[in-house]
Amino acid sequence: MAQSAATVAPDTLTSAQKIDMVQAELEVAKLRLRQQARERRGLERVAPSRAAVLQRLAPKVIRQAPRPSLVRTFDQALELDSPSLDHRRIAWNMILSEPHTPSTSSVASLSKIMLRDLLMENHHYGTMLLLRAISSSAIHSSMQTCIAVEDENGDHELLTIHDFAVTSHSSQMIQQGSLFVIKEPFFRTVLDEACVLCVDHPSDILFLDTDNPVLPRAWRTSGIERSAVQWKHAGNLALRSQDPIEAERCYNRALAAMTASQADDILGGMIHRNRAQARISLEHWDGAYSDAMTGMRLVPQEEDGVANLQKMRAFYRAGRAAYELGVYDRAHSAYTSVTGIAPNDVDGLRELKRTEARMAEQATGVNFWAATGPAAHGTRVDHADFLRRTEARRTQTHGRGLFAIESIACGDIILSEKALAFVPSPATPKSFHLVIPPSATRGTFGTQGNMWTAVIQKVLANPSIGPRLLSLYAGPNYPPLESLDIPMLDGRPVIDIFRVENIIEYNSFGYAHDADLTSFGNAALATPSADSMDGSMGLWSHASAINHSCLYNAEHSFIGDMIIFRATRDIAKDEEITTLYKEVNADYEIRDAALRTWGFSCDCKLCEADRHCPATTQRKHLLQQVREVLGRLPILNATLEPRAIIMMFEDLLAQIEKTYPGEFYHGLPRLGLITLNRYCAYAYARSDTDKALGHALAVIAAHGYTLDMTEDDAEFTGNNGMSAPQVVDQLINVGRLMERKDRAALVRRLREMALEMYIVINGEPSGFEARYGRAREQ
Ligand SMILES: C[S@@+](CC[C@H](N)C(=O)[O-])C[C@H]1O[C@@H](n2cnc3c(N)ncnc32)[C@H](O)[C@@H]1O
Repeated sequence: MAQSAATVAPDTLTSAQKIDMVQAELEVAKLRLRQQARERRGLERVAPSRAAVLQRLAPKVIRQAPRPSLVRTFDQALELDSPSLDHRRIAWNMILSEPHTPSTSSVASLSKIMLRDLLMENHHYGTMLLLRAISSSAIHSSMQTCIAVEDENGDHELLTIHDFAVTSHSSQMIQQGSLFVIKEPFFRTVLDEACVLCVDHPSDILFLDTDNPVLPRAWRTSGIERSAVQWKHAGNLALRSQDPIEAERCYNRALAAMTASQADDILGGMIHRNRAQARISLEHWDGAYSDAMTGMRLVPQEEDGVANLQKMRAFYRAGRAAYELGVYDRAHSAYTSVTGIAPNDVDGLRELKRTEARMAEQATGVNFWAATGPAAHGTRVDHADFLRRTEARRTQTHGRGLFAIESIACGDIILSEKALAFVPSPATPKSFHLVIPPSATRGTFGTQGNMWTAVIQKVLANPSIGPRLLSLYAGPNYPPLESLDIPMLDGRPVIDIFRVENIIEYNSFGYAHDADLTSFGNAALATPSADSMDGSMGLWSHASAINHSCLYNAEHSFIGDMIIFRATRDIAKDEEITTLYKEVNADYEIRDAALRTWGFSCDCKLCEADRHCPATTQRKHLLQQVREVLGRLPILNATLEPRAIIMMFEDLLAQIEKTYPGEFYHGLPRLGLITLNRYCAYAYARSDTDKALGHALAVIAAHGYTLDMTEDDAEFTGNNGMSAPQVVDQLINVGRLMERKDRAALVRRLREMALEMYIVINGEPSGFEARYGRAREQ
């Protein structure tokens, strides 16, 4: 599935209006683009002059600035460089290619092609281009960079590249004069313009050093050959001046300049240990670990102070890399070696203790009662996965699913997992982003564009996590892969970015949090405003095997970059874990339409009942009436007696109730009865305790729970209950009404039940007292 991405400067429109507007424009643009592509396919390239190429680039040139965030530079580009730049034109330029796979050929096996031989709208398989940048990076879209290039014939063209393909280059942007190979080049249509060269997959572009023998003689610099020691010195200098990308390049060159036996001696050991340090700075944990371990092996055997110091350094680096990869037994072994050499080493002891805490969490779970709750939003918390109670298995009809491998009691943690990749909501969202797969009906907004970059960069830097990513469902167009390992070619991991985009679309969880929201602040559905498009987003690989059911048995919540699943009822060994993908709407058509964007219709008992019950359509109309009445509530409040409004609500409730006949809905939630009963419960609170109680219990019952109360105790029965903040509210409300009847023990029990459900929804108890007050001393 190809996709489009747009960034639009903020204005007075609401996010929803902007999205509708841009989505409509892009739909039209996509059709035009497809038509132009069809017309151009296979035609000869129209050769542009150098001046024409630079001219096409001109409005997009950005000032040289370090760019951890391309979004920011995009905004800056709009504001600083070209205030008159047409946003629509930029959005249209960003419609990406139809999906295609990365090149699986090595540079050595490809024959050279020239720009003048390119055909429009064509992939040039079996060939490669050797190019030189004649400009620096310019903005093309929120996720792409654009440069002018030339080949050795002196022909010119424009080239667009995704960000994630260039961040491993030392400048973090492409600089004028950069040299590179483009494998099996794709010369594609850009709306209303001639074709451009297009690099989608990071492994399809290889940056070359200026002395690379593959370069034409005229472009090659034949400076004085550097020795391994000289490259090592250059690497050390770069490391000291905090340029780890350049340092890694120099250490790579140092190792390449050595013979095999030299690489296995003291100098080789030093270079590996230093490169481990550079790779730690780059968060290339895989490479850092293997370098540190190699560097450790090559420390001379003497038991002197220098050798011990070198060993300790290597073990520290191995420990750090293994810890960051979540491979705590390796980290433990490395830090144990540190403290074996220096038993009183403070740092070593601290890291060992920290690693042991993570290993304990893997075995027993994180103590989320002690966690920081909403304060952790947007942060990466220092905790380990707890996955041992569940495993992925094949289901009969829903692909893979996640199953309990032991019984799990209601309220317990089923699993908690750190994100494979995570993009926190921006502190000050300045622009908004939109990703629309052209053939899909659903656009994804907010952080999705950044998420794509984050996932690909993480896997490029750490191919060992590839299998966790590639095992995930990638939609109907991407059948499961035979091998989940990420292949390496020409020293680069080969990743199909279109598959990854689909993996993100089908598996990531997004959520929005209001900084002021403390109660239910970790809950998955605690979206404070539907207009909020800049939520956090993450990908959790183990949890991705969980299928949806409207009659779910697991609630999920988020603390920092961790997702937590708790059981909403007792779960038997071998039972499938299910959760809500989207808030359950009482209107079946709305609910079904939301789930269809994931490509399925739910077959839970509730959806089956809604599908087969003849009164579902009538209920739909009544629910529409409820929405209208509630929309007019301020006017009604001003013009009608409260009693008349409540009577109107009760009348509607009686009509909705009839649309839930027992033969279809026995023991099931009756979601259409929640909203108005809730209003009535609070409306009667002062005037009529019994009526208030009746409506409060009706809210609970509408969620599928039966609340059995005795003089001093209460419990839920029914196995199809849907935990929800409204149920927690009403448990507290029933408790308050019962206080009037002097049922202290029952009140305590109801509060206990409310807290238990609150924790299931919120992950941990923070915010409960803020919302419901402290328990009264009895
Ligand atoms: C996050 S994945 C869940 C794991 C997935 N079943 C797998 O094979 O890896 C989401 C996809 O699972 C499938 N799925 C989830 N819940 C489902 C359900 N209740 N019925 C049918 N398919 C479902 C849909 O294809 C959906 O797009």
